[in-house]
Amino acid sequence: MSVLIFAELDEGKIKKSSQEALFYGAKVAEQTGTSATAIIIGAADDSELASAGRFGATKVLHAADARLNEPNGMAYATVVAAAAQQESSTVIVLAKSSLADAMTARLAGKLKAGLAANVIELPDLSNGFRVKSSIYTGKAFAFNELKADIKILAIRKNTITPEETEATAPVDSFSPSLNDADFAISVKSTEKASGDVLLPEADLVVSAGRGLKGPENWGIVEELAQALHAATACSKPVSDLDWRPHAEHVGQTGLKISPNLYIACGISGAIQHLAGVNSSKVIVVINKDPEAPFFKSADYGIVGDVFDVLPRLTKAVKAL
Ligand SMILES: Cc1cc2nc3c(=O)[nH]c(=O)nc-3n(C[C@H](O)[C@H](O)[C@H](O)COP(=O)(O)OP(=O)(O)OC[C@H]3O[C@@H](n4cnc5c(N)ncnc54)[C@H](O)[C@@H]3O)c2cc1C
Repeated sequence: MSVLIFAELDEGKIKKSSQEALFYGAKVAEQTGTSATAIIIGAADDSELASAGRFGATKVLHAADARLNEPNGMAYATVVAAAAQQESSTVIVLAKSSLADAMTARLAGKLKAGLAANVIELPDLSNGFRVKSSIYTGKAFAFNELKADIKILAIRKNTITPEETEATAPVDSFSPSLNDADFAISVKSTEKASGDVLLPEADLVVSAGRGLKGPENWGIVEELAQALHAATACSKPVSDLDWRPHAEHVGQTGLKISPNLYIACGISGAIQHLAGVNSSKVIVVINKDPEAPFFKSADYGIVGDVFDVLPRLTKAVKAL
């Protein structure tokens, strides 16, 4: 018996959200008196694979078939299902991501498992197996009771803060049989957003809206983001107007993010925008209109002109 954690790679490195999943899985293993095994798919060096141990995995299965170097939800689901069967895993944990979204339902079908998505707390085992998840774009919670023998938990970013140790985990190679049907969908190319800090993974985000007046003014947003080592984001009209790339659009129809800090500059705070950002841990709003709806959702608010406030904030961050 074991808890199995799918640790997703990004350019050969375990993603930060997957480090959280590993730590979460190790905690579930502790709760259930089992061990935590990581399954890692694709090319990565030995030290990176073994580093899953730092977050609590006691063993790593590595599927290195070259066909798996391109992330593929169908084939990856087959690999994780095979690993779960080999390890007799009854709980499977993975961090929510676009790849995980393509895998979870397939995985649940293959293993006849119960699935809870957007999980935000460790399971409550006092009476069955209950997990709390976030629903309706963060406006409500659901308490899911999973009764199937095998349970799949897709955890939301920032559900748990991983603690690292010096431990490394032994790595076993894992080669399940894969057939053509597993590659019925193939990824031909991947276009990645550029920038030092990628938005879906970012802990800190500086976001701006129509209050910036035009794309020529984004320098002050980028300077603050650089000073904080944050990613940049924007409201929908800003990307619709081509002031910023669509990959930066957050909200109901864009990316849903949950960073530790979200700084909204010149964004009104329409409900469709909040739907993508209201699960951020701390929200700071900078708006010249004291009646802007965003202030109702803010932890900290600055009533002021972004063209005055942002350069001063950047200067203060640099001074720190
Ligand atoms: C079906 C649907 C889906 C949608 N999906 C999304 C979505 O995913 N994401 C999204 O963002 N929107 C979405 N929208 C649009 C949404 O309703 C809002 O229209 C949009 O979020 C407003 O963008 P904004 O705040 O940048 O612009 P505005 O509403 O124009 O607000 C600009 C803000 O900047 C402030 N401001 C102006 N000048 C300054 C200054 N110098 N200093 C400081 N503050 C200043 C103003 O006071 C104002 O509050 C959606 C709408 C619909 C109908």
